[in-house]
Parts: sequence; structure tokens; C-alpha cells
Amino acid sequence: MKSTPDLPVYPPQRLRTLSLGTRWPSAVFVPQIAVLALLVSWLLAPAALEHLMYLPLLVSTVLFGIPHGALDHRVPGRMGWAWGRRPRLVRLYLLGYALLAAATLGGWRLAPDAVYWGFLLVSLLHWGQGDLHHLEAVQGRGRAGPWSAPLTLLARGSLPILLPLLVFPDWFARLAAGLHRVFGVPVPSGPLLSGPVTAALAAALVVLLLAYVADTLVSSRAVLQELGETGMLLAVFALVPAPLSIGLYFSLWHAWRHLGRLLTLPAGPQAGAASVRRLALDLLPITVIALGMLAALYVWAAPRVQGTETFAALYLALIAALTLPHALLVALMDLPALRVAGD
Ligand SMILES: CC1=C(/C=C/C(C)=C/C=C/C(C)=C/C=O)C(C)(C)CCC1
Ligand SMILES: [Fe+2]
Repeated sequence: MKSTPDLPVYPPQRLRTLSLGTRWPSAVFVPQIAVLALLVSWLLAPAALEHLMYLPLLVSTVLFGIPHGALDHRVPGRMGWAWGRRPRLVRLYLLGYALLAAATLGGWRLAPDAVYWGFLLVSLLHWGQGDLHHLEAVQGRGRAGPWSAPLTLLARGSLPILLPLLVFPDWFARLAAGLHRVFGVPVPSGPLLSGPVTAALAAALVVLLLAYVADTLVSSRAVLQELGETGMLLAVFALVPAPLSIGLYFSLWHAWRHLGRLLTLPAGPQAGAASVRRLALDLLPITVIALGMLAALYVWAAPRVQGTETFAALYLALIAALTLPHALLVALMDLPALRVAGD
């Protein structure tokens, strides 16, 4: 079966469940409102925000950022996967998850540059996938062709990663330097990207965005909303310094939308979708464990942490480690939607 623009990837019933799943329909607009508020605040009073560069990122430790991955241990069960009901296999999955995270953490010491670029690539793909899922499952986006989904994923993932990398390379270089510093490896000198590489990436981004806009015109069911949202993301990542824009996006866009998705999963064998309170309680234990890991990392790296920026780098090292298995799990969650396209 070939999908057409008139045929959303998700059936109408699922669309309804997802959009009403939060029981607070306007919650679906929190990401757009947050990004717009940041953009306007930055345009009106940049000086006031200069002092708060890392605030959104630090807030993400407790508000939505870390918690959005804190249900990963239960997702296989709640998704109704056969192996998610077999305790031995779930234990194996958890072991794999922990080993992958530990290997990434160790990687910062052994091959920091490879892990850094790998993390940015995983972030781009994972954030793009999150948005693709939201557009299709909540906004009813269809697929005009086999290129629609990959194009959307790459374009929407590039906005919060590749665009700020091109516009604010210094912030990315500072983060890379901070990561080297906290892990006690020699800090590289010189720019992160050469001139020709920057130019090639910029050209690729322009082509990608133009192709995505063209596809949106035929694949989206809410063209104005989708293009408006994209334009806002374009503006915020092109104008607002990377720590502020990426920090806010992580919590209030990506994590918010993922938490909304988790709310729609059945919370128990007989139960319907989880309530906000129930979900918050479910997220608590792993969030506390993750914060404990951050504290342990800090104790280990304290002599090399010189201020907010190096602390942010340390926190990022932990997020990177947790993001790799988390991104793989979310990719598995989206496998059925991928199959729809391949049918
Ligand atoms: C480059 C850069 C940043 C990058 C953060 C990233 C890329 C976070 C990714 C998080 C993910 C993917 C979480 C899981 O969903 C900071 C720290 C904001 C600060 C300044 C520069
Ligand atoms: Fe995520």
C-alpha cells in the first residue's frame, strides 16, 4: 500500500487518542509558546538573557529533560511488545541499555572527538524523529512519497543542531573544549569546522529545508501550522545563542512532546492511558538515579569543573551517554510507522 497525502500514517482513531490523551488539549501548544516566548524575549532584552545562558539546560535536569527518558525501562512493557512481558529479556535489555550508556561515558576519555560528533548526529536524528512522530501522529501529516518521512526527520532534526552549529560555532567549540577539560584530555585548538566544510553543510541545509517545505505543501494536513512552526524554529536557532535555544528546546519541545506520547501508553494491564500524576510518579525513581549519576560524575570531575560552563559540559556528557540507548528505544517505538511506509 502506498501512502498518499490524504492518507495519514496513523489512523484517525489514533490521532484522536493522541491529541486528547493529555486531557489538557492546549498542552500541545506549550512547545510553540515556549519557543516564541524565548525568541521575543531575546529580541527585546538580550542583555537580560546573557546572564541566563545555561539556565534552561540546567533546569532540564529536573524539568522534562532527564525525566523524558526515565520511563525507558517500562516502555517495552507498555508498548505491548512480546519480549517486554518476559522478565529475563527485559533484564537483558536493561543491561544492554546500561552498557551502552557506560561505553559512551568511557568514550569521552578515549575518543572525545568521535563521541562529540557522534552525539550531535544522534541528537539530530533523535530530535528529528521525535518531531516526525508528532507531526504524523498528532498533526495528521501524511507521506506524499517514500522521501517524505526521511526528509522531514532530517530537516526538523537539523534545525536544533546543524543550524546553531553553523551560526554559533563558537558555542559548540566551547562545549567541546569543556568536555575535553572535565574528562582530563588535551583541549584541541582551532575551529571545530573548516571553511569549506561549513559552506558545504550550509548549502546542504538550504537544499534540505527547501525540499522539506516543498514536501510539506503536499504531505501536511496543516500546512500553515507546520510551516509556521518550522519558521519559528528557524528564527530561534538562527538568532538566539545555542545554549539558550537548545537548552529550552530540549525540555519544552522535545521532552514535552515525548512525555505527551508516554501519557498515551497504557499504564497497566487493565488501566487506560496513564494520568499525569501517575506518569510523574513513574518517572521519579529513574530521574533520581540519573541525578545521582550526575552528582557522582561531579564528585569525580570536581577538580576540573571551573564554573557553569564546565558543569554544563559534564551534564552534557551524561545526557549523551543516556541519549544513545534512549534514541535506539524510541526508534524501535517508531518501527511500525516505518513499516507503513514500506508496505
Ligand atoms: C551544542 C551546545 C549544547 C548542546 C546540547 C545538545 C546537543 C543536547 C542534546 C540532548 C539530547 C539529544 C537529549 C535527548 O533527547 C548545549 C549544551 C545546549 C550548550 C551549548 C552548545
Ligand atoms: Fe528523547
